[in-house]
Amino acid sequence: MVGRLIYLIGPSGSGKDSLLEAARGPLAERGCRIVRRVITRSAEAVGEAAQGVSPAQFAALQAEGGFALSWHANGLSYGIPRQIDDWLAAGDDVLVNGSRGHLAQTRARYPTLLVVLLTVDQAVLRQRLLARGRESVADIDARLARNAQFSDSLQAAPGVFLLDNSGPLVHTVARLLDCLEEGHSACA
Ligand SMILES: Nc1ncnc2c1ncn2[C@@H]1O[C@H](COP(=O)(O)OP(=O)(O)O)[C@@H](O)[C@H]1O
Ligand SMILES: O=P(O)(O)OC[C@H]1O[C@H](OP(=O)(O)OP(=O)(O)O)[C@H](O)[C@@H]1O
Repeated sequence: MVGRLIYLIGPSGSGKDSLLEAARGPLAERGCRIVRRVITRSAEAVGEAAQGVSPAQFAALQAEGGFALSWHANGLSYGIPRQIDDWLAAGDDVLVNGSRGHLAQTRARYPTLLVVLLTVDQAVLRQRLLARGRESVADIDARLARNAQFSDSLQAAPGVFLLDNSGPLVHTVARLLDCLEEGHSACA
């Protein structure tokens, strides 16, 4: 692989989708692609520009080797189209909205990946999820509960760049771009 896989992870509501959208233009200028995920979430649901598919369609895509990466979380299935391997081979960087739970498997397949962990003050997180209004309160509580299994171990893990999004999004975008510009060693 010639390009770098940039694996953006963080709690639900930490701002991954917002950051991707805000950084889309500057990332494109730097030759970094953002992959469109395939998700078994209805196309009408508020959220990122993902391709919504039925569980049966997802299974068919998976069976034909359509995904470079895939995982199940929050009652949904997520797939990263195998097209990213062509982009990486052509020398493009590729940014993926990833899963903390799938990090080990992703690292095994892409050993040189750059992990960017988006963090946000816990007090602000629930408030942002409620304001987003995409999930029910029960689903939001389930997502917050899921964080407990990741936060401490991930924040202390080597090779993980911590990117705080508790402040204005514009600052987070600038810090992400700095990190990518400086290269992997500076970010780790
Ligand atoms: N830096 C920020 N300041 C204020 N609100 C933010 C910020 N980043 C994201 N948000 C808001 O928080 C909510 C969750 O963000 P989102 O990008 O959907 O998170 P994720 O994709 O990680 O679940 C959205 O309503 C978004 O507008
Ligand atoms: O293993 P985890 O780190 O908990 O991640 C599980 C999934 O949840 C997030 O997606 P989704 O877009 O459904 O949720 P979000 O927008 O609320 O983050 C994330 O991008 C993963 O696909």
